[in-house]
Amino acid sequence: MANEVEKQLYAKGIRTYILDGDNIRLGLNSNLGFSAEDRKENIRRIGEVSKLFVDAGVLVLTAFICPYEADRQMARNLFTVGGFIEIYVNCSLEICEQRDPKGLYKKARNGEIKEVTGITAPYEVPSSPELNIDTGKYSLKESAGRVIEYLIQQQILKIEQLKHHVI
Ligand SMILES: Nc1ncnc2c1ncn2[C@@H]1O[C@H](COP(=O)(O)OS(=O)(=O)O)[C@@H](OP(=O)(O)O)[C@H]1O
Ligand SMILES: Nc1ncnc2c1ncn2[C@@H]1O[C@H](COP(=O)(O)OP(=O)(O)O)[C@@H](O)[C@H]1O
Repeated sequence: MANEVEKQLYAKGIRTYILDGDNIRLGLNSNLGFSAEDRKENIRRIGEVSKLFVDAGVLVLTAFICPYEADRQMARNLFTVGGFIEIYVNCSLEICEQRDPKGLYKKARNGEIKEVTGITAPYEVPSSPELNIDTGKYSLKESAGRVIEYLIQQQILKIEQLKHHVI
């Protein structure tokens, strides 16, 4: 979904950078696992790195599970009001298990891996996210479109920025 949002923003001439497991957990956070303590440190470092990107004027898309409310709050506190947008990428466990793009749920059910979010590790539902997108209901394009709409509505994407592009 972050990739789709990036694609739609790129088409509008907006520069973004995605932080996700591929570039963070394989590099900067390669020493961290999935205990509550390690997930907290994962999010703390991601928040600090995001802040550096934001200082440089880049819109950052962070695609992490971030299952604990306290960790989301910690990240939020690093930014100005309105500078942090929490998007609850909502989906039933049933649909997540049907998708299972990496076979993670299957492995969790077989007991091959431990501490898997939704199965053997908790997921605290966001209490007041800026956006709650039910991906079981909307297509990928529609879900990403809702993020773009929110950015326009909040004037984070300004009309002047978009005047040469189709909204
Ligand atoms: N035990 C366990 N629990 C949850 N996730 C696991 C686990 N082991 C590996 N993975 C893969 O790691 C990615 C999630 O990492 P995150 O950094 O987003 O997690 S967290 O925010 O620290 O909770 C996520 O990868 P992406 O799908 O690329 O995001 C998972 O597939
Ligand atoms: N509205 C939607 N938003 C996001 N993913 C969706 C949506 N509808 C279907 N999917 C599918 O769900 C899967 C999610 O996989 P992926 O993005 O790799 O998961 P993760 O969020 O764990 O990184 C993909 O196969 C994607 O095409």
